[in-house]
Parts: sequence; C-alpha cells; structure tokens
Amino acid sequence: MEAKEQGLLIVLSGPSGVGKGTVCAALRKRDVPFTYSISVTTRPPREGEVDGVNYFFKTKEEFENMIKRDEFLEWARYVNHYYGTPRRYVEEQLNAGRDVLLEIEVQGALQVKKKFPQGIFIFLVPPSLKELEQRIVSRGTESRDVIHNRMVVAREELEMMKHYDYVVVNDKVELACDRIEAIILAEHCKRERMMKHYITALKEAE
Ligand SMILES: Nc1ncnc2c1ncn2[C@@H]1O[C@H](COP(=O)(O)OP(=O)(O)OP(=O)(O)O)[C@@H](O)[C@H]1O
Ligand SMILES: Nc1nc2c(ncn2[C@@H]2O[C@H](COP(=O)(O)O)[C@@H](O)[C@H]2O)c(=O)[nH]1
Repeated sequence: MEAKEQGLLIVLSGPSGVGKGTVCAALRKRDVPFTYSISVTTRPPREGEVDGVNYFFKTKEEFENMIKRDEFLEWARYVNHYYGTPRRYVEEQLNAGRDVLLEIEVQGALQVKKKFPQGIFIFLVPPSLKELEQRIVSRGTESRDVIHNRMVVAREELEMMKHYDYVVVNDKVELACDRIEAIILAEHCKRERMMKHYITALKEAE
C-alpha cells in the first residue's frame, strides 16, 4: 500500500492585533483546504468566544498538567497567560495528508520550527505600528494595561520576523489572503516537483 503524503504545516504568526484571526477566518471562508488547530489557553474567554471553537479554555493547573503529560507540540507564556498547541490533533491531521494551520506567537513558532523545519512559516505585519495599535484598541477586547504590554511584546516580535520564510503585509484582508493562498500553492508545487525529481532519481539508480 502506498504511504499517504504528509500534509503541510503552516504557521502564521505576527504581533497581537495585526489581523491573524481575521485573515484565518477569511481564508476558511474561501475554502482554502487546511484544518485549523484549536489552541489551549489559560486566558479568560472574550465576549462571544466559545470553548472548543476559539480555544480550549483551561485553568493554570490543567495547563501545567498537560505540559507534564507532554500533550503540547509547543507552548509559551504570553503576556501573563499560557498558550499551547495540542500535539495529537496536529500529528493526526498531517499524517492523514491534510494541511494544518497554526495561528501562534513567535516563541511557539520557533519551537515548531525545530520540530518541523519543513513547515511553512509566515509572519503577518501591519502597515505601521500606529495602525497596529489602532487595531488592538478598536477591537475593544483588552484593557489599556494589556494593550500596552502587547505593544511592548509586538516590538520584540517584529525583530523575530527574520526567522520566518515569508513576510506578508496585512494592509487589506483580501490582499493578505491572496498572498497567503499564493504561498501555500507555491509550496505545494515545489514539494510535488521535488517528489517527482526524487522518484526519477530513484528509477535511474535502479
Ligand atoms: N486588514 C485590516 N484592516 C483593518 N482592520 C483589520 C485588518 N485586519 C484585521 N483588522 C481588525 O484588527 C483587529 C484585530 O484583528 P485580529 O483580532 O484578527 O488580530 P490578531 O492578530 O488575531 O490578534 P491577537 O493576536 O491579539 O489574537 C480586529 O478588530 C480586526 O477587525
Ligand atoms: N505559542 C502559542 N501562541 C498562541 C497559541 N494560540 C494563540 N497564540 C497566540 O497568542 C497571542 C495572544 O492570543 P489572544 O487570543 O489572547 O489575542 C496571539 O499572538 C496568538 O496568535 C498557541 O497555541 N501557542
């Protein structure tokens, strides 16, 4: 029986408020064929957020037990809360040949890069820092203190974009989606070409 080719692991990072969630939702509406990994967090739900849909909301103790049981592909502390990607779901989906998208911050993305160097690492940037702050403020979900802390982290995160394969500007949501779709398509084509090349080389060696 032929082994199923693994799906692509797509990692989308970027400072808080840049529009990762908005762009992901728009990509899902376009039926871009990827499955979205739902993260675990200790941050309290925002108004309208649903457990098991936006996040799996856990207590600090529950999260720390999950760390001990090695249930995360990656995890990080971000502005006073834990965030982590459940390992099993991601591995099952990739093994079933489905592309998986992780929407995670930079420390976690760098952990994933060590485990999955073949992943696609995309960093979403705002048109300007002023626009970034405006977006977090206008979302209206965070206190002034939290916004301040997230902006401090944002400056550090922007320094880390050099570790990513692609930098995408989120000026307009639909344009950012076009760019990300083009990247995913190009990566699939590249992988297919490499596979064909490899199979030809194997046949020639026979
Ligand atoms: N291209 C855009 N132009 C204008 N506003 C945008 C754009 N993209 C997103 N927004 C708005 O910016 C705010 C933040 O977006 P979103 O919540 O998707 O960011 P995020 O990167 O997922 O944030 P976090 O990391 O904090 O979860 C939202 O109010 C959203 O509607
Ligand atoms: N390392 C991880 N970071 C994650 C994960 N899920 C979300 N995030 C990132 O955390 C910040 C804050 O998110 P918010 O929902 O509180 O605004 C943001 O950058 C997310 O992308 C995860 O599993 N691991």
